[in-house]
This record gives sequence, structure tokens and C-alpha cells, in this order.
Amino acid sequence: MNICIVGAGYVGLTTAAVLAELGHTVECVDRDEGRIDRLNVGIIPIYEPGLDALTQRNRRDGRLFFSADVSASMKKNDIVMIAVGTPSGEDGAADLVYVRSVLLTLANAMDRYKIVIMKSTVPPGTGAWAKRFLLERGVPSEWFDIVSNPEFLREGTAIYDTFHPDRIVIGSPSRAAAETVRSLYGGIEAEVLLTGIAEAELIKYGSNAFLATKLSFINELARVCDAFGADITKVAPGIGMDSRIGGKFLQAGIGYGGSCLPKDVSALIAASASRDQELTLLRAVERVNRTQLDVYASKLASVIGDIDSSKHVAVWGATFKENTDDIRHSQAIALMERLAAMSCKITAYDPLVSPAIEGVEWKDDAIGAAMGADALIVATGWGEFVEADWHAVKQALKGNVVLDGRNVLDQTKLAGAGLRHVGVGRP
Ligand SMILES: NC(=O)c1ccc[n+]([C@@H]2O[C@H](COP(=O)([O-])OP(=O)(O)OC[C@H]3O[C@@H](n4cnc5c(N)ncnc54)[C@H](O)[C@@H]3O)[C@@H](O)[C@H]2O)c1
Ligand SMILES: O=c1ccn([C@@H]2O[C@H](COP(=O)(O)OP(=O)(O)O[C@H]3O[C@H](CO)[C@@H](O)[C@H](O)[C@H]3O)[C@@H](O)[C@H]2O)c(=O)[nH]1
Repeated sequence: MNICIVGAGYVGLTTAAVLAELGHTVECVDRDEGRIDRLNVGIIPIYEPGLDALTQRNRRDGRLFFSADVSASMKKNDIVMIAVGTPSGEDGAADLVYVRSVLLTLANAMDRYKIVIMKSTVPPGTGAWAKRFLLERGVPSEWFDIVSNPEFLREGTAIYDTFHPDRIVIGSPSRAAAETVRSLYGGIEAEVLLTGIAEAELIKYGSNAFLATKLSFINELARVCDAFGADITKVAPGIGMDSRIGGKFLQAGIGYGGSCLPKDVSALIAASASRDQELTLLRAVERVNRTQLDVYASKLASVIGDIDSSKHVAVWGATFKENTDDIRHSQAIALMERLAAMSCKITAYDPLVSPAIEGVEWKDDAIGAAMGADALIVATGWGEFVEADWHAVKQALKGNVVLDGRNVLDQTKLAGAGLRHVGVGRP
């Protein structure tokens, strides 16, 4: 099949490469001409393991194309997939400005039947609104079907997740359109769930909200572990062994971040409020996540003393999690900003990024960042940090404290190097 994917970001690029690999002819378009120019000379604008090779192979084999002419690509293809960003607006609701702009271009480009797939994460009711939007702009109803096909990939494992999804959700009142979308994924072994549009939209929000709830739950329980001298890394697996609960997504840390969980929780709260539904549980989930940094900044202070201009803290990791270059809603960065606001000296290192943050001095390597610091905070679980040479770290540090903000370090190895390990919910 021939597909136009609008949005060459984490989701658009990954989906384009995977659908091309499955044998489809895919044109991925973006209004960012610089991004498209780079893609057309083989430069992948984001870091996602495996994406580069998959993209180059499918470009070479003539199944994957990039263009900045969004309208022309929409005209050419009978399947248009929308994968543009849906960031948080000021009130926490999803800002649909990019989706609206794509629909406007589409309304002007329509001259025959097309399937419009909503891959972007959008609030319940958006599919219905998109339909009205096209109808109001004179597109005849028989010229399109809107299908909600939410994406569940994780950054850092996006290619694997797209080839091996837990499920493929297809929401549409049109069985024929849903079946066409199902056939796009022929070759992928996964259960396919056919639903209505609003149900598909809510499956996406419900999933991310549930994942965020699981994280805030375990992070709050980690505080209880701290209070009782228990170890959350022993408690969590015991809870997860109950098959009704499940062991995944129970790793306590300094809180969840990223481009999805924080924004989707707040978007669901806002969408629900617009229909007079107050989501008290999800508000608490947000509160726990917001205060998780306070709790562990205080814990650090209880070990090294008041955090002020006399202190020097090293931070390893800036991305919202390992194996990505994405810093959107990164807790590591929020933590650095918090420490900088306390006038503390900060030296930092991340394997991929070094965003400008007032008061943060970036170093070229992990040991360089640790040099002379009173304490080291591991804020992102990069493998390089887990495998660090702790004797070298001990030599570099002025102090001996390591705050393991992701509970990924081996306490015994640190102790062997004379370092004091401070974990999240660990004695
Ligand atoms: N990043 C993830 O892990 C992930 C996973 C599942 C779902 N999602 C959802 O998928 C959507 C896309 O997320 P992302 O992280 O890939 O976004 P992104 O910011 O990486 O990429 C979005 C791209 O869309 C382009 N764009 C915006 N408006 C456009 C327009 N009018 N015409 C053409 N291109 C336009 C931007 O230039 C950008 O390159 C969001 O709704 C997000 O919530 C993201
Ligand atoms: O046990 C865990 C798992 C994750 N995290 C943190 O939670 C955040 C989100 O992690 P993850 O969910 O792996 O990353 P994303 O790439 O943001 O993926 C989420 O958001 C995507 C966008 O909607 C969805 O498609 C995915 O299914 C959903 O997992 C990160 O800060 C992680 O460090 C933890 O603290 N403990």
C-alpha cells in the first residue's frame, strides 16, 4: 500500500521505517524543511537505536521517501497517517494546533476517498471533531473515513516495540476502513483490537494514565520503605509476582518524565474536567511525581548537609530515560534546575545531550563531571553509568555519596569502592 505519514518525529519516522520494511511504499512528510533535507541525505534527526539502519535500507530499496511538500504527498496517497505532536497547552489540555493545521492542509488536498489515520495521541472526541472539521470545509463524507490507531511504542526501544506490539488498536465505525488499516500491519504478529474511535482514543490515554499511576504508586511506596528501612527493590518484585499486578513498570526512581506520560495524564485530567469529571486519583499521581524530586533532594541534603553555594554536586544523565536523546519533561533536568536554584555548583554529563541550563557546567565524560564534587547523582539509567568504574569515581569525588536516582546501581560494588550508596526507597 502507499502511505503518507505526516510528522517525521519519533513516532512518524519509526512507523514509516517499519511500514516500509513490511513492504509498503511510505512517504514521510514534515513541514520542517531542514529536517526533511537532512533525512534526504541520510541524516536521522533523532537518536533511536536501529532506526538509522532500517531507514537507510528502505530508502535504498525505494520504499521510503521524505518530503516537505505535505499537500502533494496527501494528494498522491490514499492513506494519510497523522503523527504530529500534541503537546500540553497552558491549561494542561492537549494542544491540537498541529493536528488542526494538518487537517486544514488535508481538507484542501482532498479530491477522492482517503483513509485518515490518527496516530497522534489525542483526547477522546478528537476523531469526531476531525470528521466535523473536514465536513465543514466541504469535504464530502463519502471521501474519507477517520480511523484512530494509537501508538504504544517506547522511546529507546521504538523499533522493537513497533515490530512486537502487545496489541494493535484500530478504532473506526467503518469495518472496511478498519480492515485496510489492519492489513497495513500484516506481517506483525499481534492481537488486533477493533473498537470505536472514542474507545481507541481512551485506550491510549487510559494506558498511559495507568502506567503513570503504577509509577507514582511504587514511588510513594518507596518513601514508605525509606521510613521503615525496607528495600523497595525487594518489595516491588514481590508485589509484581501477583499476576494481577505484573512485575513491569515497578522500578522506583526520581519520578517519570518524557514526552508522553506527564502530558497525557494532564490531558486526560483536562479532557475529563471539560465534561465535569474530576480525576482525583490522577491528580494525586501527578502530585507524587512532582514531589518525588523534593523528597530525594531533601534526602541528599540529609546526607551532605544544606545544599547551597558551598556544595558541588555532579549529575549523570539529562535525558528522561536511557537510550534516547529526548529531554522533554526530563526529571534529571528538573533536578538540575532545582539544585541550580539553590546556588549549588553543578557539573554534569550525559552520553548524548548537553542542554543549556543556567548554572550547569557540562563535561565531556562521566569522571570529568564527578571531579571534586561532594556528591554524585545518577539521574538517568544509562548503561555507561551502571557499568562505571567506581574506584575511579571515588578518586574523582571530593565526597563519597552517590544518589542512585534510578535504583540501577550495584550497592556492593559501590561499597567495595568506598562509596556510600543512597537509593530511592533503599536502606
Ligand atoms: N514519542 C513517543 O514515544 C510517542 C509514543 C506514542 C505516541 N506518541 C504520540 O505521537 C505524536 C507524535 O509524537 P512525537 O514524539 O513523534 O513528536 P515529535 O515532536 O518528535 O515529532 C512531530 C513532528 O511533526 C511535525 N509537524 C508538526 N506540525 C506539522 C504539520 N502541520 N505538518 C507537517 N509536519 C508537522 C514536526 O515538525 C515534528 O517533526 C504525539 O501525539 C505523541 O503523544 C509519541
Ligand atoms: O519502572 C519504571 C519505568 C519507567 N520509569 C520512568 O518513566 C518514564 C517513562 O518511561 P517509558 O514509559 O519507558 O518511556 P516512554 O518512551 O515515554 O513511553 C511511554 O509513553 C509512550 C508515549 O505515549 C507510550 O507509547 C509508551 O507505551 C509509554 O511507556 C521515564 O522517565 C522512566 O525513567 C520509571 O521510573 N520506572
